Amino acid sequence: MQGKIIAFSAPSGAGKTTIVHRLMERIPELSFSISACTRDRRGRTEQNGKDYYFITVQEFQEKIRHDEFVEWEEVYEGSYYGTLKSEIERIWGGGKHAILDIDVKGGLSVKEFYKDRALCIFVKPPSLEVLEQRLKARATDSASSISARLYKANFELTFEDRFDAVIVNDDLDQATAQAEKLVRDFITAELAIV
Ligand SMILES: Nc1nc2c(ncn2[C@@H]2O[C@H](COP(=O)(O)OP(=O)(O)O)[C@@H](O)[C@H]2O)c(=O)[nH]1
Ligand SMILES: Nc1ncnc2c1ncn2[C@@H]1O[C@H](COP(=O)(O)OP(=O)(O)O)[C@@H](O)[C@H]1O
Repeated sequence: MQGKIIAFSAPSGAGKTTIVHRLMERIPELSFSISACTRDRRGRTEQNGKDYYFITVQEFQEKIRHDEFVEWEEVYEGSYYGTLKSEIERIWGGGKHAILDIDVKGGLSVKEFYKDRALCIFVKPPSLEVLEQRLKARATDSASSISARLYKANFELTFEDRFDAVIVNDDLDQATAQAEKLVRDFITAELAIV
């Protein structure tokens, strides 16, 4: 089996994490790519080595210097996130395809790095108003963090054309079904030999 990459990117709050979790339950060939990140762990809800590898900025910079990342971004001021090459190798070594939940720039970098071996999907909110409601309802971010995420969303929405596919996450069941079809078609397709 040749391992592949499926990356879901979206403005924060559009629903990519929710869709990725649902796909993981439905498609056993997928394994979640755990990113490295420097933000604080969210108390009771997150685990090191499951949601993220929580590391210091210094450790992160060390990994950049050693070329250990497929891609990395300072997603929010002072918070670095990155996909580790070792993580993708770990997943492929276990006979699975890697599924990624990363920001929009990260998704474009993954496409450039893995080319046809990657399927990069943009999850779009029905509108900015709905996005704001979802961020507020999720209740994981402060008012200033929500403003920063909405500001960034405006910019990120200009990149949707560069993705392999766009899914509008209005009705969650419909969006998940669309995503599931795209992923199943992609993982069963033969890769062209380059
Ligand atoms: N470029 C990049 N972005 C990442 C990576 N891991 C997570 N992200 C993104 O970083 C952003 C912030 O993630 P997080 O702090 O968990 O917040 P949330 O998505 O709003 O719950 C989200 O858009 C993630 O998709 C990564 O390895 N690379
Ligand atoms: N289609 C949907 N309709 C309504 N709420 C949704 C939908 N998809 C996701 N949500 C909710 O919106 C919030 C943001 O979703 P999340 O998956 O955390 O987004 P992201 O990972 O893109 O930041 C969560 O509270 C989630 O339960």
